[in-house]
Amino acid sequence: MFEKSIKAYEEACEVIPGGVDSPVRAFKSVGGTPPFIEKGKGAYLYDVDGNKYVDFVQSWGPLIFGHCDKDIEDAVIETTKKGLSFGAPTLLETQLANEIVEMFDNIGKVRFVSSGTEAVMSAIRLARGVTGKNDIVKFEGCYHGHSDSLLVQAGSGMATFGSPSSPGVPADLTKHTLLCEYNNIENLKKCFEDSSDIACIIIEPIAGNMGLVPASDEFLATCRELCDKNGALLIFDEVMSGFRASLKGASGILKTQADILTFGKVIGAGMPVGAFAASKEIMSNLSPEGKIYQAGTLSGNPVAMAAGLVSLKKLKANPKIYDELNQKALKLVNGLKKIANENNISLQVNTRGSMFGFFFCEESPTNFKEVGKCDFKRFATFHHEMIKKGFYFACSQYEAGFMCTEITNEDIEACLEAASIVMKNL
Ligand SMILES: Cc1ncc(COP(=O)(O)O)c(C=O)c1O
Ligand SMILES: N[C@H](C=O)CCC(=O)O
Repeated sequence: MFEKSIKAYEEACEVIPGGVDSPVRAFKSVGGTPPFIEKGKGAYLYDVDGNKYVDFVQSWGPLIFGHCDKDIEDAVIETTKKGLSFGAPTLLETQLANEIVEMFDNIGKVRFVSSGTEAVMSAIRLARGVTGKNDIVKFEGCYHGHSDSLLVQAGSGMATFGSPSSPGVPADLTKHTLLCEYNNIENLKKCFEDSSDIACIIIEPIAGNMGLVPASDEFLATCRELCDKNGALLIFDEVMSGFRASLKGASGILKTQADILTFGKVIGAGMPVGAFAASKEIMSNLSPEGKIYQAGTLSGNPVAMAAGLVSLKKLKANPKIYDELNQKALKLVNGLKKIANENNISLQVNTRGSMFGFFFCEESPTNFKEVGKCDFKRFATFHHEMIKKGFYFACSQYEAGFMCTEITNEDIEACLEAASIVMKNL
């Protein structure tokens, strides 16, 4: 059933390292080889062997309206006809910036880049430039893209491959990255006692790169308090949770607010995009207004802006989408938990808006180490058996899952029916 994909993978491995352009795609965490995708439509993916899957990954988050949404597709086609890139300002950038800025009280300006990695890297440079300090606080299991100073005990693919810090990154470049345990208040306080040179805390307030592990309100309040007391800035990395956890992302459902927000994924609706945003005062330090340099040939690319603009307008026009997506996410994970229990399997589940996660373990993990104790073998078997039955989940327990508007209750019921067969032999 996967012959063409296996052949495609072998051929890809000859010319692309590991056959993939981003390591998590290679299925190393669960074993086997990945299906090669031919096309997507709505809730579904179709591979080169003609297999059809309900897609619970949705390109790792960007496609909240599923594949080939007609409005987004039309906007992309129309914009493409006018030219792919100009390296000069367009109205679309201001329009998308306005859509974002008007939603957040703590944001006055936004700058667009081409990926989440770039957004975070630039946000950190901004924080360092504004505070005049060097150290950054990062949490184990949070993933903020693949820039050098953030590849320290990172989640997502870094965790999957058991190489929490990458060769090729000189120690000199990570010596200013102070590592703390997620949700550990004492550890964080100690970090601020030990360094008076902290420029910022960067955190996924709803971590989605060690499975789905939310930060506690108390922990986030401590992040805020310590930043305020010590002249540091708080960065919420909302590349994944932005416009996913709620219309206003994690910021919309949490009591604590950050100084700088980073975005990606949903704001590009599947096109390569990222953004970082803060108050007008903070953002005025960026070149050409200020001295902190940041740039990009394709930044604010018109096709990506057009896709993001339609996506955000649709979300704003129908904010109840988030409740509906959360209901579907709950139906899925609660259904899985019930089936697991019936088969004497411990399964822990989480949802936040359209994001979800499940762990094969006894207690709900609150940090990276606890996630590491889950039953990865069982997850791998579950994953493979579900793929064979036409349900495409993220290929690692260190990844979150994503609901889209096109996945129906019937799709979820079919998934649970398949899971009830799979879990009998897990
Ligand atoms: C929270 C978070 N930050 C940053 C990134 C990096 O984004 P990108 O892969 O677009 O560079 C990701 C995803 O990869 C992410 O999930
Ligand atoms: N967890 C990552 C992003 O959120 C997965 C995407 C990738 O790195 O390819």
